[in-house]
Amino acid sequence: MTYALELKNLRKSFGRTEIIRGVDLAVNAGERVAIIGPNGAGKSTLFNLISGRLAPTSGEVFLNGKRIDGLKPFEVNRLGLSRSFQITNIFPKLSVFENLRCGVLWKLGYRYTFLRFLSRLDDANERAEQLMQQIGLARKRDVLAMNLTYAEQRALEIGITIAGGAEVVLLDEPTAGMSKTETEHFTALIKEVTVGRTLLTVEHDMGVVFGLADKIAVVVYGEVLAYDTPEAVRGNARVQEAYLGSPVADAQGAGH
Ligand SMILES: Nc1ncnc2c1ncn2[C@@H]1O[C@H](COP(=O)(O)OP(=O)(O)OP(=O)(O)O)[C@@H](O)[C@H]1O
Repeated sequence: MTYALELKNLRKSFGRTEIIRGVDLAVNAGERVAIIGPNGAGKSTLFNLISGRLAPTSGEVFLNGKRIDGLKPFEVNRLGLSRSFQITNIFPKLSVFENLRCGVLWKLGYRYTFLRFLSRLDDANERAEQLMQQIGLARKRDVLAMNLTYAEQRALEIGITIAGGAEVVLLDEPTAGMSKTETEHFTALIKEVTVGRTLLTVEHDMGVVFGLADKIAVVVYGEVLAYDTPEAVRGNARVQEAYLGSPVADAQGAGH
């Protein structure tokens, strides 16, 4: 069976310290997986290893059965994995529509010769319009990205992340810094725009985790302590001991 994403005995050391210590993870196409764990557990490092920002010390990463560890981020992206870099993907002085169109065109740009590229511009406009509706920013079509609210910028960021048609999407703390209402709205939006895609998200807000994820991977000290459905993870004694029942997790809302 081919997984959308598969990590095999992945390891990463910084100097003499091993931060990722033999991670195995297999994600089916169309699944939404939340990666949770205490601060410093290695969640961001794991994302960096998957997206090509870091090369593993050893082990393998497969995207749709194709080995991708050691590839550059743009190469991994071309193979169908897109990662949101929070608001840094946004061009502040371009409008919402133009930002989305850039996301679509970027993908077309490498796929086609210049003449074909020009002939596909109409398609790109249409796709950008669709995305704009999907992320709920149609009313802000011509507003410059820098003039959007923070939550709107995050929605735009997600739109840009999926604009190229990536099948596997990585979102790093998508609801960080949002109010409760914004978070609820945004969780629904992520659910909607990732239908038919595979999602990996690092998330501290347990309301979002349990509302969004089909499976949860609990990472503690660079290892996957549990990888299961939300119900099973919630009932896992080792997880409760190591994370969910901890004062840190309580402070982050794990009990909700
Ligand atoms: N480039 C690096 N060089 C050295 N150490 C690093 C580097 N990147 C991360 N680390 C260390 O690796 C450990 C894991 O960091 P990482 O950011 O992956 O954790 P995290 O689970 O994402 O934490 P948080 O929830 O706080 O974002 C930390 O101890 C961190 O200091």
